Amino acid sequence: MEKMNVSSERNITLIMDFYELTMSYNYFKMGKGEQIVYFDMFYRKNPDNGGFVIFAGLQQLIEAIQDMHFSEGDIEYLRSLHIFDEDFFDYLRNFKFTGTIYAVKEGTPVFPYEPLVTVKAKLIEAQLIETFLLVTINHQSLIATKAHRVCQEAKGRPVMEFGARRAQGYDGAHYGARAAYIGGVAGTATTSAGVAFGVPVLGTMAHSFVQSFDSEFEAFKAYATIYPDSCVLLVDTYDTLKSGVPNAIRVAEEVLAPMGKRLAGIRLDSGDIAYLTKKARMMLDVAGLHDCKITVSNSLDEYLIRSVLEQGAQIDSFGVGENMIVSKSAPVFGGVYKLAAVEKDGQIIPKIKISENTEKITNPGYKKVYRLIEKETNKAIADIIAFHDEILDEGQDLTIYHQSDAWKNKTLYAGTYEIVPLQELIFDQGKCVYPEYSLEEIRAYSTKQKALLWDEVFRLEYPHIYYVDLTKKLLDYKLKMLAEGGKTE
Ligand SMILES: Nc1ncnc2c1ncn2[C@@H]1O[C@H](COP(=O)(O)OP(=O)(O)OP(=O)(O)O)[C@@H](O)[C@H]1O
Ligand SMILES: O=P(O)(O)OC[C@H]1O[C@H](OP(=O)(O)OP(=O)(O)O)[C@H](O)[C@@H]1O
Ligand SMILES: O=C(O)c1cccnc1
Repeated sequence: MEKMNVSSERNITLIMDFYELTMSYNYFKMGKGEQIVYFDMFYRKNPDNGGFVIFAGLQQLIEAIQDMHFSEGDIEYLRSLHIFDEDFFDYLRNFKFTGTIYAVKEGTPVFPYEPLVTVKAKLIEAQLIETFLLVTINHQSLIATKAHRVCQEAKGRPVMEFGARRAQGYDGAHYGARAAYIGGVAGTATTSAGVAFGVPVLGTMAHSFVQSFDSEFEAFKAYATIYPDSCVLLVDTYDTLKSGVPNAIRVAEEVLAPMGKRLAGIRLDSGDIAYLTKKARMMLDVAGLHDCKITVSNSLDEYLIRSVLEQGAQIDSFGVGENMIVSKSAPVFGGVYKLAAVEKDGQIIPKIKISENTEKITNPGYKKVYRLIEKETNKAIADIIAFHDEILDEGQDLTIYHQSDAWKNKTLYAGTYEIVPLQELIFDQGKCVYPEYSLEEIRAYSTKQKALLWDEVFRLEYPHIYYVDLTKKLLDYKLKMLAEGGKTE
């Protein structure tokens, strides 16, 4: 792999579990590499026991696939391992992804077990994209989901993403900021995300700024002089109520007012947020600074935000760093990539993964997933997974089935529901046919899609379990395969 340099383009092709290469070499030698196969990327459990996940990371996945190549340096390294041959290196040297990919649009709320990305490709190609497909989607979907939860509890108040310093590495910070914006934050302190993705960059000041001056007042004055239109002062360096807030008010009166400017805000970063913000609000109001906003930060997450607001804290916006950028309370998003079918003699043969652990049993076959919208309420009733060639007709009654129990089913009556395909065509035989959406478009789409869900799905604790069901044909096929121990011929 080329040496990683965060300030230049890099080749991430070998962000790849080594077994992808050893398996691929085997396919290559056995003449199986060209066989067409179908893989699904899906996940099993919502982080934080939440109601859904916000799908994110597709744009970076597209770019990684388009850029996928093995450099001479990569090949030299692989040669040094003495387990592959020159024919394989020739293959890798000329490697280009030629498969077809369907995926859910970024910003879509998604649910366990539904195929989010479906790959139809030659076996080696499908295998070699596994790791970076998963790391990209797993990371950004996790952070977008966390950000959604944090913003949901902020109840319309802007949330600033402050996490770079405690992110898990540079990419964690950079792409985490992108994902957090998809999830709903107002902006980020991570400047690179402004450059790369157009995420609004925001920020206040650090304690070091205040400490670097002879006095807190001097520091505030200096800041207000340079930024009279957007002056947010950090008031907790010495004593929030005795020094910070009074000095902020003094700057508003003595520095900003003569310039015809107003103090934009103060930030509190320690102590009892409920108590201090109530007191600070009173002090600001008494000084006539009703329009001065109060921002708080300090290891916040969705639960703390909910708590301080329930306590009547007087807060206009939040800064959230460490708990969001690493999704601290649920740091692993377990998206998986499973073989669902292979082609043989022009036939698609479904494959299943059987497990003692019923949660790990896969849905076989080349599939499509649809969202079913109730016309009367314009709310999503359930998602349904079908074989790719099954025709679902809104003009007919449709019975949807639990993923393993046929007796758990529900019938939707003709004309009462709409069927919306969830996945879009992204790559068509190696060619990207999907437009690049701006983050603003993705956020707007996400907001619209979230509005289709019932309020109960949004609860932080014990959310309503949204149904992801199967068609009768798919369930019957799956049960038959299970009864036969997974064999298909
Ligand atoms: N009213 C409150 N209810 C619930 N949690 C709160 C409240 N006020 C603050 N917290 C949270 O309590 C945690 C600890 O804050 P605390 O003020 O005790 O320490 P600190 O501010 O980190 O101390 P330091 O002065 O060293 O920064 C933080 O996560 C903070 O957001
Ligand atoms: O708490 P977070 O949600 O991660 O928000 C970001 C934190 O980063 C800064 O702290 P800093 O690095 O100066 O350290 P400290 O405030 O914890 O001392 C800022 O003052 C916030 O406290
Ligand atoms: O701009 C800020 O206030 C900020 C940025 C990063 C971390 N903490 C605070």
